[in-house]
Amino acid sequence: MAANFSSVPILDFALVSDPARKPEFILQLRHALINVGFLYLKNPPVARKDIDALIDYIPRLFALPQQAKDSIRMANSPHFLGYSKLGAEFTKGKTDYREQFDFATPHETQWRPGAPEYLRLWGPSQWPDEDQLPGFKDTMERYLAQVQSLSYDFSRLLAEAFSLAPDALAHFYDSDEFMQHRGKVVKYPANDGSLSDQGVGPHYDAGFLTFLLQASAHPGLQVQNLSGEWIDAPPIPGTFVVNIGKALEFATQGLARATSHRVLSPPIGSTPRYSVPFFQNISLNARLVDEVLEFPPEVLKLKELRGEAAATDSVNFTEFDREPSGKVNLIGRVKSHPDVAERHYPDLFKQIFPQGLPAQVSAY
Ligand SMILES: O=C(O)CCC(=O)C(=O)O
Ligand SMILES: [Fe+2]
Repeated sequence: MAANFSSVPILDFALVSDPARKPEFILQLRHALINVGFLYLKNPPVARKDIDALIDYIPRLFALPQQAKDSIRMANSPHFLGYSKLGAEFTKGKTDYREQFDFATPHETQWRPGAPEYLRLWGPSQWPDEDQLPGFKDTMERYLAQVQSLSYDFSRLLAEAFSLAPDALAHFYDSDEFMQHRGKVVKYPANDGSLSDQGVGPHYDAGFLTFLLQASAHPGLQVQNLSGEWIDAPPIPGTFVVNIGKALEFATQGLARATSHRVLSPPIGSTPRYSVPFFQNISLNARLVDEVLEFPPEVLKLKELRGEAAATDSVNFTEFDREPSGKVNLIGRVKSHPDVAERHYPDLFKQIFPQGLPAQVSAY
């Protein structure tokens, strides 16, 4: 039986707190993790009023004067946190047509001279001036804290879905003060006809789990199924889209699928599409080859039944078979944001881009 998919399943988080129905949720989760790699999560435990407040801030965030946005540009930050103007980012060697702010949960950099360079990947966010957008930082931090907590709950459910002990994945995370998770606020302007329709090109996410808030009513997100077809994942009000990153795929020996996805720009004449992805990280020092999980044979069998993906357009984050998670992430960030890397990681930049700063990169 080839387990292909033609739509993304919808799971209801309310089942988790109902002992009679939780097993149903766990079975649906098992199917979604192994066969799809994407799911919608209904009734997520994040306060509706915080989600609504965040959605309300987004157009105002992007409407800040260009100078205010540039003053917190990502190039200021060795942590790749801050503002990226339209066209500053690349996926699969092509320019992504999106504008974004990378923020993250609070973190003090752990890097000290002599320690691995990838520890510099995490550190404080750059926030817009409180006077210019009162209350935004507070709202975003409250939002991030709740999604962070959901991400830990979810990784326990995920362990159960694979018939492991609920805390089987706990050792991939450090204690809160040593962890950092990233949340971006993204704007995809309408395609004006002169540009490609690549909002973001085909890619895998890097970490364990991604929780995506589609913050406007636009379609555009697409997910690649096992035979390589692109399946629409349009916004469903009141849900998050949850998907699996390359680190979790690697850590579960491919049981949980990291699924290739992309975003098409809104069509000419449309309004901008907005989204807020939250990327759950694992410890920067975790080397996945050293952390082999043991799965029951009946669970491994489900991977066999699924079969392999025949085709995918994504190629990033292949280094988990040898490098610590931090190094894999750093390589990904250098490829996506070469201008930031040239400034803060000159040696690694030169290794990856021996010809210098690319007009159009072709690193993937
Ligand atoms: O904006 C979206 O809907 C998805 C964005 C995404 O896949 C990413 O930034 O990794
Ligand atoms: Fe993504």
